Amino acid sequence: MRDPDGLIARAGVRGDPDRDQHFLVDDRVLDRLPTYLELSNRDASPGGSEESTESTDPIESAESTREVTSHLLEIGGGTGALTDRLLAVADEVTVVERDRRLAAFLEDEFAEEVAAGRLTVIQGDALEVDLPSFSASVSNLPYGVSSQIAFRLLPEKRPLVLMFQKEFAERMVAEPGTPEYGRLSVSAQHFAAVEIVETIPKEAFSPPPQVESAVVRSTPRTPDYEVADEAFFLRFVKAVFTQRRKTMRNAIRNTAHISGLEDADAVVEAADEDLLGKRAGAVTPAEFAELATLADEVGRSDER
Ligand SMILES: C[S@@+](CC[C@H](N)C(=O)[O-])C[C@H]1O[C@@H](n2cnc3c(N)ncnc32)[C@H](O)[C@@H]1O
Repeated sequence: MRDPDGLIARAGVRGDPDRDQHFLVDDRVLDRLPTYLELSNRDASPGGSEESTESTDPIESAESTREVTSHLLEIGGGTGALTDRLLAVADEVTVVERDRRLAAFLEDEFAEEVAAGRLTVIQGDALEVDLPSFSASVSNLPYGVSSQIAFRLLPEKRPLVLMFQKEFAERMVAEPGTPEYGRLSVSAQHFAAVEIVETIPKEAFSPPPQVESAVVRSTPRTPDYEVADEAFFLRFVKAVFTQRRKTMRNAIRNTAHISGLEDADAVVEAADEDLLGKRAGAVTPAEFAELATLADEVGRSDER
């Protein structure tokens, strides 16, 4: 594997924190990141136990691992230390890098893989470029836009191994009733089972970021509840969490302009009293779904 410090030296760059450039320089961390994909090809649906869906047949399980690594997407390639590790396990890799100089360096450094059609370098903003269809993503994300990128990737329903700021990762995986639980937890967990698999000290990066980082493994799943209109469900959750200190009764009424509810009072009249007395931080994703479905039925007009 290429030496991360050697790559930085060859690229002739210094990571610029103002451009979210913190390059991973710890070989052990770099080597571990792709391995977190191995278990993420299980069906994480809450209905099916892991034992019943995980293949015990070594051939079948090798097949599914191969499927997961058939086309890996990396957002923010930097100087290519992670790209190199991904190329070692994948048939094909696409890397998106906004910095022109770094994108040109990647093309040059991995010229052989590019020529063989195993690596595609897309120079551009990961929030704007067309993404290819990919089997999974392993990325050390640019932290300034990590939330927007995560919510671009999560609806694709592919296994993801993503590096975030630790505090952000903790909010993503938080359970109801904890201080970290919020809009981010409900929205992320709507698309996937998410878990922190490793926390990473600042020294693993050059230059070191201000805060610790954490790796989140995200395994796509179908939630154990149904929502009629996913966009409305996500908007409703976003709306009520802007008033997390209020009871749901008041939060629903006060945030109708954000959620897009026309008749918030009708929702409050029809909803379960106990649920309306709770604060958003104590409401489970399934309860949010119940409320959003009710709100969809009684609080929104048919002319939408
Ligand atoms: C945290 S660094 C990770 C670099 C490399 N993958 C590594 O682990 O060493 C994030 C990278 O994303 C790039 N970047 C920043 N904003 C971006 C954006 N909006 N779209 C694509 N790449 C971006 C930066 O130039 C930087 O190379």
